[in-house]
Amino acid sequence: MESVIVAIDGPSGTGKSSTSKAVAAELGLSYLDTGAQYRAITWWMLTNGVDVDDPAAVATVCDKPVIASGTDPLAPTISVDGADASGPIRTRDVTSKVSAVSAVPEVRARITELQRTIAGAAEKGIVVEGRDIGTTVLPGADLKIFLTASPEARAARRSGELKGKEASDVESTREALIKRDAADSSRKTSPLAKADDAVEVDTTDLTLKQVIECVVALVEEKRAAK
Ligand SMILES: Nc1ncnc2c1ncn2[C@@H]1O[C@H](COP(=O)(O)OP(=O)(O)OP(=O)(O)O)[C@@H](O)[C@H]1O
Ligand SMILES: Nc1ccn([C@H]2C[C@H](O)[C@@H](COP(=O)(O)O)O2)c(=O)n1
Repeated sequence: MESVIVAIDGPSGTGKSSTSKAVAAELGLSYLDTGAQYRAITWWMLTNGVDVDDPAAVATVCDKPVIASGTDPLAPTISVDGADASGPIRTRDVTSKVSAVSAVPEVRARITELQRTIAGAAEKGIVVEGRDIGTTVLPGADLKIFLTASPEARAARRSGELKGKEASDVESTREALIKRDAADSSRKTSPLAKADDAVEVDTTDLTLKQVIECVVALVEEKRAAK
C-alpha cells in the first residue's frame, strides 16, 4: 500500500485529535498532534520564567527545548528535554498562553521544520492534525480535512471533559475557546485557516463514530485514485 499524508485542521474542540488518532489507528498510519508541540514549547517557556507576552524573549530561546513526539496513534507521546510532558501541557495555564507563544514566527519556523521531518519519516503515511497543516506545513498532503462545529457543541464537549479536574461551566468554556480561536485565526504567521482544497466537515450534529467513518472513506477514496 502506498504511503498517504492526511492533514486535519480546524478550531479547538472540533474533534481533530479524537478523529485523527482513530483514523490513523484504523488505517495503520502514524499520528502527529502538532498542538501538543506548541503546548510543550509554551510549558517550557513558563517553567523557565520566560515572559510569554514578550515575542522577542520567546524568539531568543525557542530553539533551546528538545521536543520529541511519539507517533503511535494508540499511545502518542510528547516529551520536553527527555521528560514526559503529556500531563503539564494540558493545564489551563498552558492553554491560556499557547496562542501567544505559537504566534511568534521563530517558534513556528522551528516547530514546522520538526513537523515536516516527522511526516517525512513516516513510512506508511501519517495523519497530522493542527491549525496550519494543509495551508503551510504540508501543502502537498494527499488529503486535507477542515473540521468545524458550532461553539456551543464544542463548549459542551470540552466542559464535559473537564468535569472533576479543573471545573468549568459551558459558558466560560465557550468564551475561552472563542477567544483562543480568534487569536489563532488572526495571527500574521500561518493562522488557523482552511486550505482552498480542503474538504470541510461540520461535526456539530455528527457522532465521533460518524466523523471517523467519513474521514476513513475519504482517505480510501484518495488511495484508490492514486
Ligand atoms: N463528533 C463528536 N461528537 C461528540 N463529541 C465529540 C465529537 N468529536 C470529538 N468529541 C469530543 O470532544 C472533545 C474534544 O475533541 P478533540 O480533543 O478531539 O478536539 P480537538 O479539535 O482536537 O480540540 P483541540 O484543538 O482543542 O485539541 C473530546 O472529549 C472528544 O471525545
Ligand atoms: N498547527 C498548529 C497547532 C496548534 N497551534 C496552536 C494554537 C492552539 O490554540 C494551540 C493548542 O492546540 P490544541 O492542543 O488545542 O490543538 O497550539 C498552532 O498554532 N498550530
